[in-house]
Amino acid sequence: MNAIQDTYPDELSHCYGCGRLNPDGLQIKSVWNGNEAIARFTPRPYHTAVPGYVYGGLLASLIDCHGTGTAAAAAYAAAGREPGTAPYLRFLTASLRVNFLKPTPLGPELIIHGRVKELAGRKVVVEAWIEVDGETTVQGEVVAVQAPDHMLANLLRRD
Ligand SMILES: CCCCCCCCCCCCCC(=O)SCCNC(=O)CCNC(=O)[C@H](O)C(C)(C)COP(=O)(O)OP(=O)(O)OC[C@H]1O[C@@H](n2cnc3c(N)ncnc32)[C@H](O)[C@@H]1OP(=O)(O)O
Repeated sequence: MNAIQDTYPDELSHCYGCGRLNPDGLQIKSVWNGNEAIARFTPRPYHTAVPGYVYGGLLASLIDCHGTGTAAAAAYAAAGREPGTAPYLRFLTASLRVNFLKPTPLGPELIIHGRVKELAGRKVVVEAWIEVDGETTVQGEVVAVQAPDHMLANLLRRD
């Protein structure tokens, strides 16, 4: 199954967290299964907080971008539309809350989950959590708001 980020137009694919065209970014891939979106990410050794544990800012970034990706996938599904079709449903983070429940070990693959709590109008509230070795170490919530038309029009303008 395609990741939602692989369906974004090139102009909207430079995000540090999820842009497939950002070679220095995290390039996360969120795959929607009809119920939730899942992303997998293995932190690199330089994503260290203290030796052996993952830096919290990275974990927040994973929740952030997986949250907006989940929102986009869910919005296309709710509209009965094919992901990536125009007019584009792209979401910005309006609010990000992250709770670090326990230290996240550096080494194993992280599984990032995203589920829709609320979807109404231009706003999607996504609950997201990070699982490692079967344990949830981080839990968060993203309020994602659909990018306003004027913002998208500017970004998609080709001279
Ligand atoms: C940086 C530009 C990129 C753009 C391209 C997109 C590609 C994405 C790239 C990947 C990105 C990856 C991730 C990144 O890094 S995204 C980068 C970080 N985020 C930003 O820079 C966003 C900056 N903020 C804004 O542009 C505006 O405030 C937005 C667009 C978010 C809303 O302003 P707008 O004027 O459009 O909104 P509205 O007033 O009509 O409200 C609409 C609804 O939203 C609700 N609401 C609003 N704010 C909040 C809040 N803080 N908490 C809770 N709820 C909030 C509001 O109550 C209402 O709900 P309801 O009353 O209907 O229920």
